[in-house]
Amino acid sequence: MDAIKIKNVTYQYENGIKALTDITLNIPVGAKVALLGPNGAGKSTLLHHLNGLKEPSEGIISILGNPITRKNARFIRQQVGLVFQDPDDQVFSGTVWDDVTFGPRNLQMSEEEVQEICTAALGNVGMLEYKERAPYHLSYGQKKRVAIAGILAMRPDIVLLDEPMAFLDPAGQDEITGLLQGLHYMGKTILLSTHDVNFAASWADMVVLLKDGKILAVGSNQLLADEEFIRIANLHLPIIARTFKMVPEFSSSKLPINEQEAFRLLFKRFNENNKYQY
Ligand SMILES: Nc1ncnc2c1ncn2[C@@H]1O[C@H](COP(=O)(O)OP(=O)(O)OP(=O)(O)O)[C@@H](O)[C@H]1O
Repeated sequence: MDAIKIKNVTYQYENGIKALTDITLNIPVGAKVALLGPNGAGKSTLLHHLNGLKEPSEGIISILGNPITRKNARFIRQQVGLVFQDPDDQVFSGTVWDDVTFGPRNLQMSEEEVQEICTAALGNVGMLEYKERAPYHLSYGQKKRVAIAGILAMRPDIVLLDEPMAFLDPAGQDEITGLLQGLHYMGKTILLSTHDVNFAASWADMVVLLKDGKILAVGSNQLLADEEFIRIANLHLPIIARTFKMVPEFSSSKLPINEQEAFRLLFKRFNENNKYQY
């Protein structure tokens, strides 16, 4: 079954800017999807549609088989958690604990459930020991983790993240990568926007390229080695692809896009070169 089904979606802002044009896209349950494209491509606008925050001007979006309507907004927000690009747009309560418990309390969960779910959510992002802290006393990366915990506490099946790596230091980015892997093992469908091709190439199993509000291409992460698409989408090749491209022996073959692919290619070449030695 598809977690998300987007059919012929178009969206125009009140000032007349058409941010999305005829988007059709299906995302299977459990997929790890990276949405890439230049500034202004429509990535955030599209993410905001997927939990009902924005309503398409035209077209239909279904979540786990349920078309999003005004009537089921509450159900959809529970199924689809959206982590905003800027945690200050999301984390606003007096303490971390109040912030993370806000959603579950709103859903009228019992106090016992709230305790259990929110303790687990803060534990998952490594922020349990900060639960009595005021969010404005946290670093940007810590606030980002609290924002993710607030979403996890709603127990969504689908998690959307708008540029989760933006403004994080390398260690913070590694933590988020680990967290995303954990969410994947929990069976969540994950869709995130990013400008980081190296991260997308190593993490995603599905890549969506967006430009000027339209879908340019959809495919596996190998799409990030396609120089034509990369150029049109204002991206650059992942560093491993660029490195292999410089080696004449590899430059004409399918370029690897992450470490795993690179090792596979090297071992294949190594075995070919040594096959008569045994
Ligand atoms: N509130 C708004 N009102 C009017 N136009 C908007 C609004 N927000 C975004 N836009 C326009 O819609 C288009 C898509 O913007 P969006 O923020 O979705 O792009 P993006 O791909 O997320 O960009 P970035 O990589 O810079 O975050 C752009 O042309 C932008 O100027």
